[in-house]
Amino acid sequence: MGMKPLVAGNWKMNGLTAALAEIDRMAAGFDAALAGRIDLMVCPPATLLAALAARATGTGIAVGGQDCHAAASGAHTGDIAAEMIADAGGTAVIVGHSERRSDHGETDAVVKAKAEAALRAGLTAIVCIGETRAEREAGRTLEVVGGQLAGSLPDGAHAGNLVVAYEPVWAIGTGLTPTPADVAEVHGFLRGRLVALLGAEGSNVRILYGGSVKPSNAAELMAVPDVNGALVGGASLKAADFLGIAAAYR
Ligand SMILES: O=C(CO)COP(=O)(O)O
Repeated sequence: MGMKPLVAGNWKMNGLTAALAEIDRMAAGFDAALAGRIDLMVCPPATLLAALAARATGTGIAVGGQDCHAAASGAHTGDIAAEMIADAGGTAVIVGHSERRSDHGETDAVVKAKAEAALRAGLTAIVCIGETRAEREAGRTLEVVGGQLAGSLPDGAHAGNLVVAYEPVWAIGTGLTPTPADVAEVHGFLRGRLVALLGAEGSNVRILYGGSVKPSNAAELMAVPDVNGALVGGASLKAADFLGIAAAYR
């Protein structure tokens, strides 16, 4: 299929100014051979976005936001617009992360509106979906992620402006991961749904796996069919760990 995998780091609410130096260490390990095989991205907190984007210029490392408002501007205290992320040097934004869905009550309709804002601003939308432990134990995983996908996908999506991230909620920050067979089942299902929803474009949309990805399990997870990269939380904060994950593609 010739699709270039994406390894993206989500720093969540971590990182003060001193963390900017990690981008230099990441850049030092992101050599031409690796850059030829994968895209690498860091999504810092909004306070660091512009500084990190400036520091990443010329390294080949892309920078993204972690959330955006659906509107382009206006009276929305504390929020940031997709246009502001683009203005700060970002090229992508995560929307619908499970922590946004649970901490802020974001519904599929809200996530879809945010993803459409991302496209409006010229950003790539990284749309996150994933089941809870209770939903998995009830055998409802495919039903849940299928519903989230259909409800969250932005109008106007294509392989160049959409990335889907499958992040089982119970695997985030827990050290637990689904088996490769379980990941294959979900990613294969999502691929089929993407083709059904987007036509041929759906076969080229990257589907990332996220949830307790680390250097020791990255190769196994990234080898699963229809896994086109990773969305990494804790292990993206330190260059050595993040590059250790990227090394799954060497
Ligand atoms: O939520 C995640 C990335 O968005 C995954 O977080 P961890 O890698 O810390 O489990």
